[in-house]
Amino acid sequence: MANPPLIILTGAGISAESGLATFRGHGGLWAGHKVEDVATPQAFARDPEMVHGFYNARRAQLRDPAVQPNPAHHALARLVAAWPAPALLVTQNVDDLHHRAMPDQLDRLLPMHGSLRRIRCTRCSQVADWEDDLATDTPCPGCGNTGGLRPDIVWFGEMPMGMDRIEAALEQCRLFLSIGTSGLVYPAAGFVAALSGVARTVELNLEPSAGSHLFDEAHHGPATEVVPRFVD
Ligand SMILES: CC(C)NC(=O)[C@H](Cc1c[nH]c2ccccc12)NC(=O)[C@H](CCCC/N=C(/NCCC(=O)O)S[C@H]1O[C@H](COP(=O)(O)OP(=O)(O)OC[C@H]2O[C@@H](n3cnc4c(N)ncnc43)[C@H](O)[C@@H]2O)[C@@H](O)[C@H]1O)NC(=O)OCc1ccccc1
Repeated sequence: MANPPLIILTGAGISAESGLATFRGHGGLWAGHKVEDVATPQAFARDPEMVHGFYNARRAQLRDPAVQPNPAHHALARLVAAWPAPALLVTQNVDDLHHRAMPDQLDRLLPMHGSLRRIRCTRCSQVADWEDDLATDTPCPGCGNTGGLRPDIVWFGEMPMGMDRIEAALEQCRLFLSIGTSGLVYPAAGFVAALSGVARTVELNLEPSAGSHLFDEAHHGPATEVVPRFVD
């Protein structure tokens, strides 16, 4: 089958060369924080200002003109745009670099862990685009209440977004590319095992990931080199 149904999974590694820290690498996001201290509903209940601080800092990075989609993001945008069969780019990243690289293909992009540029009100469930810092006294643009706004991001212990669509795509997937992810966080880390023997599975990563042995093929190196080389 020339162009089989395609799923691309990306992680923090694809945005590393755009200047955004990964989670586990040297100086990674978790370096300064214990994950359960910042990316869990319990942490938010315990110390919302600390959690807002963590996400405000990352949201501010996206406003830095130096932070732009890189050749790996653009190569995937070309691939998805030209793919004649079903194609879905599932990203674990909450940055908006894929969005910026493929503004005309957003129907083929699924940010399964949410977005830094969206907020959600836990009082009225309104979801809104958001650029600036967030604080506990920020009123909800919908219901006006304060103290209820949180980043529209999936924290540990919470159900990822779009799982129905992802499971449907996994059913028919015959080519799976995994890019810039350590393969340590589930359910994303379980996709390759679910496709083993059904789809051709390819890892493009700086180094072997935790699930590297499960892939049919692997090309290791910086995403801005290995992704365009694989795509073009
Ligand atoms: C730590 C782990 C063991 N824990 C989990 O997986 C948990 C619990 C769990 C569930 N199932 C399990 C099964 C077994 C064990 C545990 C679990 N999972 C959950 O809680 C999930 C929710 C998890 C989501 C949490 N939120 C994130 N992000 C948003 C927040 C935020 O961003 O602050 S996760 C966050 O961490 C993960 C980080 O991983 P990576 O992106 O891969 O980044 P990392 O730094 O680790 O690695 C970077 C890689 O890039 C490479 N690299 C670096 N530079 C480059 C470069 N230049 N070029 C190429 N590659 C490069 C490096 O070599 C490296 O390999 C990403 O997913 C990221 O989104 N929810 C859930 O399970 O709900 C119920 C459910 C039930 C049924 C069906 C569905 C759900």
